[in-house]
Amino acid sequence: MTLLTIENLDVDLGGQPILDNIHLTLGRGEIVTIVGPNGSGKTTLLKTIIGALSPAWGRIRRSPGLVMGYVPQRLHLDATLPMTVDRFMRLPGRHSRAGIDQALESAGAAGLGKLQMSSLSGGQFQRILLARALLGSPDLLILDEATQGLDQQGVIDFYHQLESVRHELGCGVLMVSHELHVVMRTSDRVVCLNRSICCEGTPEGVASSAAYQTLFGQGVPDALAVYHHDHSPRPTLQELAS
Ligand SMILES: Nc1ncnc2c1ncn2[C@@H]1O[C@H](COP(=O)(O)OP(=O)(O)OP(=O)(O)O)[C@@H](O)[C@H]1O
Repeated sequence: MTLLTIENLDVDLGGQPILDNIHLTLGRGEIVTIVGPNGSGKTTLLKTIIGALSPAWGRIRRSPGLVMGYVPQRLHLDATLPMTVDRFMRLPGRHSRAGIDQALESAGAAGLGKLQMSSLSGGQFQRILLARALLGSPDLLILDEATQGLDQQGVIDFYHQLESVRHELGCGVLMVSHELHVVMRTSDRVVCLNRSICCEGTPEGVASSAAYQTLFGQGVPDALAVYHHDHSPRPTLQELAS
């Protein structure tokens, strides 16, 4: 089932063209990752999809009643502000205790509810943001560099959590990431964006395309050669390094 169809999308910001002629579809159960250099328009595309920015041209069709969950690139909370995880999870309102517990569990954050937000590790914090985006059981989960600042094992663990969320909810996942090697292992489809889409397809297809290698170099096909996509068990850092 198609969740999202983007046709001929142009977006301008501050009078400048930022995105040019974007076409993209995303179906239920798919993990699609957008990669691209800094300033290539990735965040702009996500913000346009969630409706925070308006297209200059083209259209975005969302399946009727589509529920989206969004994990932003950054969220700064004042470290001096006392706020437990449970209270943070209640801020969007309308969600039952059972719904909050379910979201925390799905995000791999069960048992963190009584902790202060300011005491969380980077990986725990990102899981809480993921849990918050899962409130309301989204059909489409959208993440903007959700693993920024995590160490390599934290990144790997977070992506495996996403795979489990996709499996559990059957939702589509659209994310932006700079973690090219992990992206290439965990995505069903990769979209390479540089203001327009320069290539798109399976991780293997994109990694070996001339457009991708011009932007990112040729290291990723080597990484793919030593990794075979498997949902379990999780690869460890040692296995990845061997
Ligand atoms: N409000 C704005 N007004 C004008 N230009 C903007 C605005 N927001 C972003 N831009 C410009 O749009 C371009 C794309 O920005 P965007 O944040 O979408 O890129 P990105 O690919 O997500 O970058 P990064 O990887 O660094 O996060 C950049 O050149 C940025 O300076």
